[in-house]
Amino acid sequence: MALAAARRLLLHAGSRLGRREAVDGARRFANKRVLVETEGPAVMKLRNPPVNSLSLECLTEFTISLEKLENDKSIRGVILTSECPGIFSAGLDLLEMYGRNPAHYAEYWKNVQELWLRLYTSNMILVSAINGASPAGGCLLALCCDYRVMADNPKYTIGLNESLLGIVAPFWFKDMYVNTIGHREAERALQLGTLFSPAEALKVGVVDEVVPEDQVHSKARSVMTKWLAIPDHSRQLTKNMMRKATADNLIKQREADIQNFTSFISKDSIQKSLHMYLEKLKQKKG
Ligand SMILES: CC/C=C\CC/C=C/CC(=O)SCCNC(=O)CCNC(=O)[C@H](O)C(C)(C)COP(=O)(O)OP(=O)(O)OC[C@H]1O[C@@H](n2cnc3c(N)ncnc32)[C@H](O)[C@@H]1OP(=O)(O)O
Repeated sequence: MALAAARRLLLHAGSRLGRREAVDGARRFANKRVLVETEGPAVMKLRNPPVNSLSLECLTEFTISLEKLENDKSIRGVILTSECPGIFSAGLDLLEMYGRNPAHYAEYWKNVQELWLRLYTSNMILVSAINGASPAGGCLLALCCDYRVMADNPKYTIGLNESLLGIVAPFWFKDMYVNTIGHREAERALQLGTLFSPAEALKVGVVDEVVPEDQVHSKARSVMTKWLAIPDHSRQLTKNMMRKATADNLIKQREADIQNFTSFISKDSIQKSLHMYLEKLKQKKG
């Protein structure tokens, strides 16, 4: 209840802020964790340092920004990227899934579903400019896009690595992976929790293009120009034809999926795995 109220407040604050910046002449709007520029091709930048983890607040602001762009009929495409150096997104926020209560897990998961459904079924052209590490939920964001451009830096990896954390990618993450890289590659990568280097990601088809780091944004813009040349109605109907069954698969069982997540993540053994993973992240810093 309190979270729903917070979302309403954010939505209100977001639209006020959006109006004010537009009046200033800058074609951009922002909330704390997402910046959107609408000059030229729209660009949505995640800015939730240090690692753009998708906290509940970040998910909410992301969803609201997307909603605003969808409602603006002059916006036909959006480039999704990050403002955090070296990180596209570290994925779902582990602290939203660790040491909380079942009601929190349920609320969090509902918002994860919401963002995914909006992104995956967006009528807009979505191009990701992957300018950093992109594990798990970070990879999920990129997979929702129509085209993925990744920076050629071997330090950056991408993939659904959930099994390394002792958790399981839900069926709709899996469905999207299979749609993108095929059943066999997805089966192997999901079990191993593979994090692909840019070159490997290109080979398997997780990304569509790998370019020198300083060209990621210009390449994403030129890809966008090409896609914008296609009539919206035919592209949108085609996208819908390709993606509807996958989205419907979640829509028809959203509540059951929330229940499943909540009971899975609440298990002592899963909480223990997450604890160990968080400790490992801390120790890495040494
Ligand atoms: C039935 C279904 C059940 C379950 C499905 C649940 C699905 C989950 C999908 C997910 O997305 S789970 C999240 C998976 N994410 C990861 O495994 C990424 C973990 N992070 C990293 O590998 C690294 O942090 C990085 C490569 C992204 C960046 O490395 P680096 O630049 O060296 O930063 P640090 O590792 O030092 O991290 C800085 C800081 O941030 C914290 N952090 C990192 N990732 C997350 C995260 N996903 N959520 C929350 N916090 C995160 C890290 O612990 C550090 O915190 P300090 O307090 O120590 O500064």
